[in-house]
Amino acid sequence: MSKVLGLTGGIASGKSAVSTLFKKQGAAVIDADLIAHQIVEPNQPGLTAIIAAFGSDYLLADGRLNRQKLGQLVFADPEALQKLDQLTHPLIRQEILRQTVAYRAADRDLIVYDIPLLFETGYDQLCDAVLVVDVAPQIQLVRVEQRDHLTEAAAKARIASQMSHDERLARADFVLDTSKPIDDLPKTFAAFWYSSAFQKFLAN
Ligand SMILES: CC(C)(COP(=O)(O)OP(=O)(O)OC[C@H]1O[C@@H](n2cnc3c(N)ncnc32)[C@H](O)[C@@H]1O)[C@@H](O)C(=O)NCCC(=O)NCCS
Ligand SMILES: Nc1ncnc2c1ncn2[C@@H]1O[C@H](COP(=O)(O)OP(=O)(O)OP(=O)(O)O)[C@@H](O)[C@H]1O
Repeated sequence: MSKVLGLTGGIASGKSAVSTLFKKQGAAVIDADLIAHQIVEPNQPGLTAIIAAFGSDYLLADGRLNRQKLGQLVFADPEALQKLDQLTHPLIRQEILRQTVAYRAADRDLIVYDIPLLFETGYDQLCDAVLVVDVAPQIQLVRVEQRDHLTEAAAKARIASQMSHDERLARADFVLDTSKPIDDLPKTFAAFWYSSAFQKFLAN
């Protein structure tokens, strides 16, 4: 029977890099960020709902969602973020569950839920265990600023819209620290994968 491992962590903690290593080990990865992007492609129901709620100012000239503009709004305004979440999360959930059914039917040994808001949205209840990708908060801030080209204030607002670092860690079954440079990640991941605790999880 398939095992489901939740993979979560704060923004820019390194989940995508870690999920690539899970794929190399043969795991089936369900990527919530990717699904969140797909449901707001032109002609998809998520985009229609967002434009109905927020207005056509949030469309680019080519008909795609203006992600930057919507991000500036919602990460500075908790009520707008809540409204966006109410529109998008049911659509994301439907697709996560569809993929889960397909991977279970294919009898995949390990299904990984790569979901930034895993605890916030209750997906941990569908997981057999949760791995938290952790990064020292001061390094996380720099990564968000650099990767997403955000000011320090905007980066802090995005981090603050998620569960706190300490609360996430307290709810983890496994923790993988990505504070070291990315070149070290394969070694850190191998140490986690071959640890007796994770091997026991896979075997039971
Ligand atoms: C607001 C949007 C348009 C900004 O797009 P942008 O391209 O700048 O960011 P992107 O989608 O690549 O997300 C980057 C990271 O931001 C964080 N993040 C995204 N959405 C949220 C949210 N609703 N709450 C808290 N953090 C979030 C995650 O860590 C994510 O990995 C976009 O994030 C969005 O549509 N969010 C709602 C959907 C959602 O909840 N996605 C998270 C998957 S569960
Ligand atoms: N040791 C490391 N492990 C993972 N990522 C690292 C590491 N060092 C630096 N990075 C960088 O941190 C950034 C964030 O990584 P990644 O995109 O994998 O995070 P994420 O958790 O998937 O982010 P988000 O949830 O915000 O999409 C990338 O630019 C990546 O190159």
